[in-house]
Formats: sequence, C-alpha cells, structure tokens
Amino acid sequence: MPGRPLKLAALGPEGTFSHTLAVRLADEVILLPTIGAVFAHVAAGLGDGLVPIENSEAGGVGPTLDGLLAHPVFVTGEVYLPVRHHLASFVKKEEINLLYVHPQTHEQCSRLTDALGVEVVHTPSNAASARAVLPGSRAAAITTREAAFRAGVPVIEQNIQDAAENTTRFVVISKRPYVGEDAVKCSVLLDPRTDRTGLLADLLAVFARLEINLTRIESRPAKRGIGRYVFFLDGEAVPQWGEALKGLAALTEVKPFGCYPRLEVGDWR
Ligand SMILES: O=C(O)C(=O)C[C@]1(C(=O)O)C=C[C@@H](O)C=C1
Repeated sequence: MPGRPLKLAALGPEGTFSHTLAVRLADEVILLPTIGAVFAHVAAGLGDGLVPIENSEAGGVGPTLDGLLAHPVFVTGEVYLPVRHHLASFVKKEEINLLYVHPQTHEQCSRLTDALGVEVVHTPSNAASARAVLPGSRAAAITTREAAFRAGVPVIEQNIQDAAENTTRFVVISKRPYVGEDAVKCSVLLDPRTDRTGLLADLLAVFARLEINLTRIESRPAKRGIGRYVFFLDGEAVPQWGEALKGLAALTEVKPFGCYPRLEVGDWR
C-alpha cells in the first residue's frame, strides 16, 4: 500500500460514509458541503480529495462523474467500502410520516422507501438526513450508524439496504497523477466531438488490439445537448496503457486520469 495521504477533503458533515472512510485513510480530514466543493478544493491545489464514484446498486455517482469531466484532476487511488444503511427515528416505524434520505441512498434502499409510502425529502448527505430528524417529530432518516449516533436519533431498523452486499467504490482525486509500481487500474475519459458510424467500435478496438481488459465503461451526458455523450473507461493497469492513450488520442479527445493502486481499510461495518 502506498504512503497514505496526510490530508483529504471529503463530503461532510461528520458521519457521512465519505467522512468515516476519509478518517481511516488520512491523518487530517477537511469536510466540505458538496462533492463539487471537494473537486473545486483539489483543482485549486489545496490538497487531495475522496469522493464516491459508483455503487453496486445505484451505479455512477453523478456529481463525481461531472467533477471528473469539469476539473483538471487525476485519480490516485480507489477504495471499496461496504455500505450499510439504517432507519433512524424517534417514533416507531408504523408512525413515520416523513423520510429524509440522500438520493444515492434512496436508490440503494428503494424497497423500504416504497414500502413506507410516506413523503420523501432528499438531502445533501446521509449525515444531513440524520440531522434533519427533530425530537417530537414523526420524521425518520435513512442514514449511517455514525450519523444517527452523532445526531442522537435512535436506530429503529438496521441494514435496510436492498442488497446485503451493497458496496460503494470511492476514489482519491489529486492535482497530480499517481507515480508508483503498484497501480492496479487506469481510468480515462473519452469525449467524441464528432458523431460517425463505428467511432465507439474503433475506440474499443484500441483496447482489444493491445489486449487491455476493461473493467468499466459508463456514458454520461457531455452537456452539449441531447444525444451527446462522454465515456468513462477503467481498465486493468498494464504497461501498454500509455500506448492505448496514444491510439485513442488519434481518434477522439482524451482526458487521462492516470493509473492508481487500490487502498485497503480493513473490514468494518
Ligand atoms: O452521504 C454520504 O454518506 C456519502 O458519503 C455520499 C454517498 C454517495 O454519494 O454515494 C456515499 C456512499 C453511499 O453510496 C451513499 C452516499
């Protein structure tokens, strides 16, 4: 494992998954109100950041993909975090009349949310959900154990996520690319400025020709009108990755995020 970053910016307030993970990776954590603010912090050269990029149930995390599109940053590490959600309220489940939930968490806990059938209010983070539940109200939050504890709201049902093995992949973002021998994955953004038959096939053929195993491909609106997309690709780190970037650059606009190692934080739930 590479030397851990000493300072990481992450989505706050205290008790978010981002916060809980950041304190396990870094000696100093700066909490910011949005994922976009974490990107701005890193792009301004103020230090590294930690952001969620994809979830096994809900897929890509929009603000992170948009941040990678908009800011001059690199990915310098990845971490997989088991994500367990809990229902917290001052009243019994049958008495709940309002539910505070983060949009990503909503997608990960849709079964319980649908079954409750009460009004849903989306929040900026799992910690904000817990803080919104006031004593004396019939509101509830889907939140982290830590955030419920910090906000003083009792957990009334544990592990309410749809899938038992719900996992979120986080990445460390930095102003400079990772340099080291232990990279396991590389990431790149492809931005086709032109639309022609077979372009996507030609781009993918570069990886096939160099025998690079891709681990993820995700399209995201290019923000240039309907039907215009960019593509986020991850592949296994191999010496010929640099050659692939050259081949891709001959065909389209390329934004490389570098190659990076996997960070381990041990098992915690
Ligand atoms: O709100 C939090 O606890 C976060 O750290 C954000 C976030 C996300 O945006 O994906 C992180 C992990 C979970 O998948 C749900 C929420």
